[in-house]
Amino acid sequence: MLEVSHLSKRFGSKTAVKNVSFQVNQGDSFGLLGPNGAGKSTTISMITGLISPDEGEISIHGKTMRQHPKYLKQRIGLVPQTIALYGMLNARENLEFWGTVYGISGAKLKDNVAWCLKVAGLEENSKQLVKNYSGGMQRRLNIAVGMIHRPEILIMDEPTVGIDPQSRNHILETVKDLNRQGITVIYTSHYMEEVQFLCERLAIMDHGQVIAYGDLDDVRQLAGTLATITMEVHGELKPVISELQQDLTLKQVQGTGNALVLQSTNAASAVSKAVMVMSRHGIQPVKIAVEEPNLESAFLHLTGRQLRDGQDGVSP
Ligand SMILES: Nc1ncnc2c1ncn2[C@@H]1O[C@H](COP(=O)(O)OP(=O)(O)OP(=O)(O)O)[C@@H](O)[C@H]1O
Repeated sequence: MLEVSHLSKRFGSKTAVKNVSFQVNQGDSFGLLGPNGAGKSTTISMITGLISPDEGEISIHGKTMRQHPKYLKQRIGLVPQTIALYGMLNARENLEFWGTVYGISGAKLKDNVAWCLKVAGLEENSKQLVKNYSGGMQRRLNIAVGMIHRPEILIMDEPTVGIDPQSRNHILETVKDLNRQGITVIYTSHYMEEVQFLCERLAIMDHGQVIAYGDLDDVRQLAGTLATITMEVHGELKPVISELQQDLTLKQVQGTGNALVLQSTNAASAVSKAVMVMSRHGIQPVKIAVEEPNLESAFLHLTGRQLRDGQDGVSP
């Protein structure tokens, strides 16, 4: 449906985006994940037609941005990183204003405004001035404004930056719900938890390039398929370790202090085997932690760096 082919963009001597290609299918929830400065916003700006690529092409249903910019812009809704609302207007007036910018009027505008207020959960506050809204309510209205023309594809550029965890969860649920209703979503974030929660397919960007692309499970397993299981125990671990080391399905068996650490492709089976062996030796685990392969470990494996560069981050 949306095809991004070999996009490149330079700002002076800085190459912000280099040879980026990916495809988003109808109904997808597609993640664009990468650290700050990876080139996500520049890519989004080219897809939405705000800036032109130096090289490459964007098309929807086979029609290109160069030849059919209006066709593409009507089918794309953008939720920008920054809040683009008029504080001195209420929610309804903001939506009406942006609707007229898209050339919508009359009954269609009325219907679209009503739908947007419902999606944003702001029907009861629609007459309150936006400057008196909480940060979370403003974010929700910001999303609604991006959908006033009922686009096929909704592109969201880090819509949860700087908001409290409760509002963040509300936004993530709203996005998931919109996708369930059939809207194609492109969601950019540097929070891997958000992309893991929302998206079935994704591209990971770093230094302007796509370094991994495909189904969530495939990308997640780029770092390997081994889950790490840590079992804290009270008791003598040595005989347990020697017995488990005979089991070829366990890739690593070691003791660190009072914890047994295992690596396996099948975490559930590894835990049950270890519990059985422990019980034969008269000990029981007091705490079990399983860490499955995730996007963070995939990014670390591909770049040797942490996705978040040590920044803040509130998990959803
Ligand atoms: N208008 C511009 N002029 C010069 N450099 C720019 C411009 N826009 C972006 N850049 C640079 O291009 C690179 C990619 O920036 P971009 O904003 O696309 O990254 P991002 O992944 O969206 O990061 P963030 O999450 O911080 O927005 C960065 O090094 C940035 O400084």
